[in-house]
Order: sequence, then structure tokens, then C-alpha cells
Amino acid sequence: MRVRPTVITIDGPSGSGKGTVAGLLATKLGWKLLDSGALYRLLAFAARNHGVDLTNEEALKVLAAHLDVQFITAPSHNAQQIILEGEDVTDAIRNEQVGAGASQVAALPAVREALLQRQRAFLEAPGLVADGRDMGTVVFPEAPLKIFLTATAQERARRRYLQLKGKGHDANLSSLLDEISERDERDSKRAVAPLKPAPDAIQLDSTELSVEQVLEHIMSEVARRDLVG
Ligand SMILES: Nc1ncnc2c1ncn2[C@@H]1O[C@H](COP(=O)(O)OP(=O)(O)OP(=O)(O)O)[C@@H](O)[C@H]1O
Ligand SMILES: Nc1ccn([C@H]2C[C@H](O)[C@@H](COP(=O)(O)O)O2)c(=O)n1
Repeated sequence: MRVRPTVITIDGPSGSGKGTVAGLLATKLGWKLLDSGALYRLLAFAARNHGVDLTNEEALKVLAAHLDVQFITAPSHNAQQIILEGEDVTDAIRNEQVGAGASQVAALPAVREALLQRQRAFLEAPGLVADGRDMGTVVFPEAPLKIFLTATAQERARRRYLQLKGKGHDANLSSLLDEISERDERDSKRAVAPLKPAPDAIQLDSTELSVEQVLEHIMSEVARRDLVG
């Protein structure tokens, strides 16, 4: 008997904790992980490498369709290694400059269309945890559990600041707040697949919650819906 794979979607704005929680949840359940934001980041990064302008929709569509990328997940580890055209770009795509470029290319309809099937192809048994902006609204509208994770912009900037400082990078809290607010605005105001909760999503404000508390909350929904055998 073939087991139909299931999917849990985690959408929300930058710095709300989607990636952290999605990785931990996928590891806990033994499911596959889709970090959809990484695909948009990779496209912006590849565009820069290939001299493609971030407003050239036609060229970006072709680049998106042919992105040579591998996601490598070490067993029992929730972090992924990302290889683009044979080069390890795991850390290189994580800065706010690439994030802003990703947000820019993500507003182009032809780019989103070119990446849609690639994202859906991540779905495999027993299940997938998918994080992004439109996982619950566009990519996996049939998902039986959809989370929309938020936190105040101030708290998200604070988390990003601590994350950057922790990695030994320079960071400025008020610039980070500006960058995050600008990205929120662009991601939620675009015409196609904007950042918004699906009508059937559970909205979870993590401002006052730890990562463990967010994870516990989601696991209680997983159990309530009987999503794991
Ligand atoms: N509930 C939480 N409490 C405190 N810190 C958190 C919480 N959730 C996540 N963090 C921390 O905040 C930082 C940003 O989290 P993460 O990268 O998971 O956010 P994100 O929503 O995936 O952001 P992006 O969309 O930009 O990739 C990380 O350092 C993470 O450890
Ligand atoms: N499903 C998605 C995922 C990401 N994006 C865009 C918008 C974000 O600002 C950018 C980077 O995402 P992050 O890695 O910070 O999660 O990519 C999107 O439009 N749809």
C-alpha cells in the first residue's frame, strides 16, 4: 500500500523563527524539509554571479528553471548544506543583502511559476515540513496543518542581531529593523502570492515564546490532528 505523504506548512515574516522551527520539527518527525526562501535566495545569488539584473524577469525565469542546486541534510541534524553549481553557498546566501535580492526576484510572477513545481517535488512520504511565505496559500493549499508564525518587527530584528553577532559579524540593530520592515512590506504587498496567513492557518505569535515553546505548540497540533502514525 502506498502511503500518501502529508505536509505541514510554516509561513511568516523574516526572523519569526520559521527556519529554526521547521528544521527542528522535520528532524523530530523524521520528515523532509523544504526551505523555500533558500530557493529565492539562491536565484538572487546566482543572478549576481551570472550578471543577470534582478529586474530582468525573462532571464530570471530561465535561470530559475535551470538552477543547479542540491540540499544535503545530514541524518539526525536539522541544518542543511546548500550547494549551488558545485559550490557550498550555505552561509553565503544568508546575509540581508541576498535576502533583499531574494525578496525582489520573488515579486516576479514568472519566477514564482518557474519555482512552483520544484517546491512541490520536495513532497515525499512520510511527510514534508515546508517553510516560506506562500506554503499554505499557494504551494501546498491542501496541507492538513498550517502555521503562520509571527513576532513583532522589534523582536525579529533583535533575534537577527543576536544571530549575526553570534557568528562574529558586524550588526546594527536599527539598520536591521529598517531592512526587515522593508522586506515585510515588499513581501506582503506584492501582487502574486503575497505573505499572508491561509484562511485555515493557526496564527502563532512567538514574541514572548522560546523556540521550544513554539515547537511544543506545533507538536500538540500534530498530535491533535493525528498526523503521525
Ligand atoms: N522563539 C524564538 N525565541 C528566540 N529566538 C528565536 C526564536 N525563534 C527563532 N529564534 C532565533 O531567531 C533567529 C532567526 O530565526 P530564523 O532564521 O529561524 O527565522 P526565519 O523566520 O526563518 O527568518 P528568514 O525568513 O529571514 O529566513 C535565529 O537566530 C533563531 O535561533
Ligand atoms: N515561499 C517563499 C519564500 C521566500 N520568499 C522570498 C521573500 C523573502 O523575503 C525571501 C527570502 O526568504 P527567507 O530565506 O528570508 O525566508 O524570499 C517568497 O517570496 N516566498
